[in-house]
Amino acid sequence: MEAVQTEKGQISIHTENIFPIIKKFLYSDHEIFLRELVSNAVDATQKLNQLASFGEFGGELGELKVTVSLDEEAKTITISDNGIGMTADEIKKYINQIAFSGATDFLEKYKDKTDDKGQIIGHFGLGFYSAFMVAEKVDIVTKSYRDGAEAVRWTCDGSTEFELTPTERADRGTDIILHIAPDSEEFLSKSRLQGILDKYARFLPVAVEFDEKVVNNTNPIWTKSPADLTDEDYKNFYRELYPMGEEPLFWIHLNVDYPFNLTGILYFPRIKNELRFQREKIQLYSRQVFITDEVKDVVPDFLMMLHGVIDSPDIPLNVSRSFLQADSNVKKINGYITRKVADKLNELFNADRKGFEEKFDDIGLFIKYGILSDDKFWEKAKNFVLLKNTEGVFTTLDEYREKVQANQTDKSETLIMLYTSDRKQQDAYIESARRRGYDVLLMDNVIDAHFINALEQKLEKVRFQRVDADTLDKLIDKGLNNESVLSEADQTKLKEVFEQVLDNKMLHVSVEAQPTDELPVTITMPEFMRRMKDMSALSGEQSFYGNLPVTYNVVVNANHPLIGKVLAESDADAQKAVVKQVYDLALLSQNMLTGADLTAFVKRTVAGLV
Ligand SMILES: Nc1ncnc2c1ncn2[C@@H]1O[C@H](COP(=O)(O)OP(=O)(O)OP(=O)(O)O)[C@@H](O)[C@H]1O
Repeated sequence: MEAVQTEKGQISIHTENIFPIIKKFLYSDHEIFLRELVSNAVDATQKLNQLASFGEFGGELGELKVTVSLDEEAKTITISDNGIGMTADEIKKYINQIAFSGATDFLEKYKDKTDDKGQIIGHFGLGFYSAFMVAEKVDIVTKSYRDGAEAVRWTCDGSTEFELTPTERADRGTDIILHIAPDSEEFLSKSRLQGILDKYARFLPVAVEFDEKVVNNTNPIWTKSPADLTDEDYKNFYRELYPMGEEPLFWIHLNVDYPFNLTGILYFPRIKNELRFQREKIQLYSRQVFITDEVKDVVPDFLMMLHGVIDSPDIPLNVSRSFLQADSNVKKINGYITRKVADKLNELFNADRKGFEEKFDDIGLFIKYGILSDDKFWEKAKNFVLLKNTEGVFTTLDEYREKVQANQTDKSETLIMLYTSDRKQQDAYIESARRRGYDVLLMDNVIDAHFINALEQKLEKVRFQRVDADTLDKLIDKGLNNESVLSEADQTKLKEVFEQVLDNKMLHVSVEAQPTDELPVTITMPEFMRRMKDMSALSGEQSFYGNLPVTYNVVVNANHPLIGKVLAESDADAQKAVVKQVYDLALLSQNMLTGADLTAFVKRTVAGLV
């Protein structure tokens, strides 16, 4: 092998001052220099391992590892490995030419896209030259694994000139010595470096030592075969990922190698009803190197609430987000994850229905969100998504149809599914529905308003009605009219009396013949109008429906004995008092009687009893 001659040279690039630009560009994310250099060191040791397994390296492998060391006085950070090392020629090729062209490519591509900055950073493996984000000078001291190789030192001060000289190094491997620039001295801190390593190096496949401790778990369970793992292993790993997290409900081990490579574990956390701020996020790795926990485009939106890790070398990390969305691998990964999650849920449902029901309060939110956002997911989920009624009984969509079909089909052959969004407030209505043998579904999750809309579109001849949207005869209109004990004229008179006493334009009074066990007066808000108002409240935007005044229907039960009394009462004051009382009772039964009206009602009632 030729002896190394001291050599000075010019790094061939077109941009004169590449480093100030790199610095400016990556300002917010300087810390990734360590990820890049440690990854390179890991690669170098793994390459040696591979050569040994091919029989191309006959020497002693020893304990392969990467060491990060800090010298606060000398103001250096050194990343050392005992991997393949480089010869002088390799340095010229890989560092002077290839690595540099990577850096220039980066600049060429992103020079003018300052607005996209935050998204490029962290997705772009800047490689070796990211060292110059924090260093004013970088030395490489390296010795190739090849027999008789000579050690070389490469030095570059951040200009486009480098120096290559022969040097001494006892064993094969590489030291990257960073002479930290004055504006980057924050990195000359043990805790800072520890923090960066904890974030990026946590699961690197080769031991990384810092401060005399190994910082990583080189064999995270996602790289193992599910057959070799117990439930306890999965739970332990969850705790390792999220030390503060509650125990997960269950998990999915992802493992695919065609048409793309992906491994990982997704955990279903307990979330109940609240869409609470999620501190724990899915982490994205590429060959065990942490990349980001902003997985927005890689994981389907509705699964963002899951926890865990995804590792794929096939996710392009060196492009901006808009490109990521269009990437066909990313799309396939999205589809794959959705399918796996649906299959897993289906499997759980079939294997242990009871267990599935017990978990449904937690996982229902994912499932419903998935149904709303992904038709392919719906195709599978329609078999296992559950409806829960006010008695706590769970049924699938098909089971429910079967169950209520006979009693809750209206005259237009539409199946009416009754529901409550607040079982306490709507208790009187729920009770009425039950008395007629109707079933009432509990739809009290934040997502249910949207879920109901989606089901109405997906299921044929099904409509949802909230129990307080109308009187039961109208909610499920079977075309059977109750006989009214009152004549037309009496009904008109009654309507006038109520309108006069209530004296409120926002109330629409009507008189209907209902069974005598219904309340004398019922207050309802039409389903359509309420939904529109709810939706516009949820979206927080001004809208036509949101701005409409609230109007209610006041339905007077013509057949109720008390109403007969109202009609027969000849004393105007006494009549007014009863009207007021039955109306307040209706308000009361719906939690709508509050404040001064409630106080007056209580006073009046007490006075009437003494
Ligand atoms: N510690 C090291 N030991 C041996 N070779 C190294 C080491 N660090 C870098 N190299 C060589 O230098 C080359 C360029 O490194 P650089 O990090 O710039 O790019 P890369 O690793 O190929 O790609 P990436 O942009 O993903 O990091 C590497 O491919 C490798 O051949």
